[in-house]
Amino acid sequence: MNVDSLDGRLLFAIPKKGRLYEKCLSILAGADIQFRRHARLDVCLVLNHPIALVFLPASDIPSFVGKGNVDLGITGHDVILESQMQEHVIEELRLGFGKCALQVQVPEAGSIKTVEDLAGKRVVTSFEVLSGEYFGKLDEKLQLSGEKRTNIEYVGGSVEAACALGLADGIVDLVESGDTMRAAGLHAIATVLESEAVLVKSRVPKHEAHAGLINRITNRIKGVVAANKYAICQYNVARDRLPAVIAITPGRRAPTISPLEEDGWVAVNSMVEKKKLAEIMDNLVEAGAEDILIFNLDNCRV
Ligand SMILES: Nc1ncnc2c1ncn2[C@@H]1O[C@H](COP(=O)(O)OP(=O)(O)OP(=O)(O)O)[C@@H](O)[C@H]1O
Ligand SMILES: O=P(O)(O)OC[C@H]1O[C@H](OP(=O)(O)OP(=O)(O)O)[C@H](O)[C@@H]1O
Repeated sequence: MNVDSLDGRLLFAIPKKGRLYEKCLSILAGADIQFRRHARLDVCLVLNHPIALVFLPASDIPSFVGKGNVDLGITGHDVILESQMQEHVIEELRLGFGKCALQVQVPEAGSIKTVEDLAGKRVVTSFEVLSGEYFGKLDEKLQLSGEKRTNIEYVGGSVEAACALGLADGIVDLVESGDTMRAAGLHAIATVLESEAVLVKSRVPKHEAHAGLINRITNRIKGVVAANKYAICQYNVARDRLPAVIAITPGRRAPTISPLEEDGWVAVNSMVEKKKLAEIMDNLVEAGAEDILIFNLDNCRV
């Protein structure tokens, strides 16, 4: 591809692999950003917008966006803080995936039970900035100085193996299900940070002309994220039960209520959060709702 063909295009950075990659592809599809990625090429032109996608390691995206080399990006909140780019990027939208926590972990069977026990010992991590800040404060609180301070060592991957290999007394690593941590015989004793994937834009955009397109793409992605988060709940209920059921499904603005052919009955349509669905359905049944149906959204603008 000719580099000139990027001229005037909005550059949008997407993680090239790893945990966020697949979800990013489905966000792009939901926002109707069409592209064909040729094997091994990390830059590709979008077919139906003046945009080029740049596939980069998730951890490099904050500084590319922060320095204005690319206009928009998707990455983890954790790596924005780790690369100290929070002052240079605007976290425009939480994306509802890539949820995980950066946690301090130690061997389950060992003698270290708290972060205070671990302070002053050896900690291995891929998040040396965040871990350094965390243990720096703890060292200060415990008045550990000089040689006595916690020794933070960087490794690029397989952090969970460090304790078993005798390299560390504890680690700081991401946890989602906890499977990796448990398989390594570790358990968490503190949380440094909660994270999820975010859409970021530069605080100092390179081309003002892109502002409109950035807004349009942001709104489309907002719609896709909302469609993943909400479902439509529809049910029938006797009119005199309406106050009770509306309290359960108030909707985002208000529920839609339509008359049924049967006297004294109405149909209710309301947006509900997917993660609360089971509880909402239980409560609706108790309040007298019948024929409860749940519909997934393909897309929406709210
Ligand atoms: N287990 C997880 N569950 C959810 N999100 C995660 C998990 N691990 C990492 N993430 C998120 O995804 C981002 C990228 O992590 P990932 O491990 O996929 O990156 P990578 O190191 O670039 O990829 P790879 O591990 O394939 O080399 C992290 O910064 C974090 O925000
Ligand atoms: O709590 P869990 O659900 O087990 O997830 C946690 C694991 O996920 C991440 O690594 P990933 O599997 O993405 O691979 P990596 O070690 O190559 O980064 C993270 O570094 C942990 O090792």
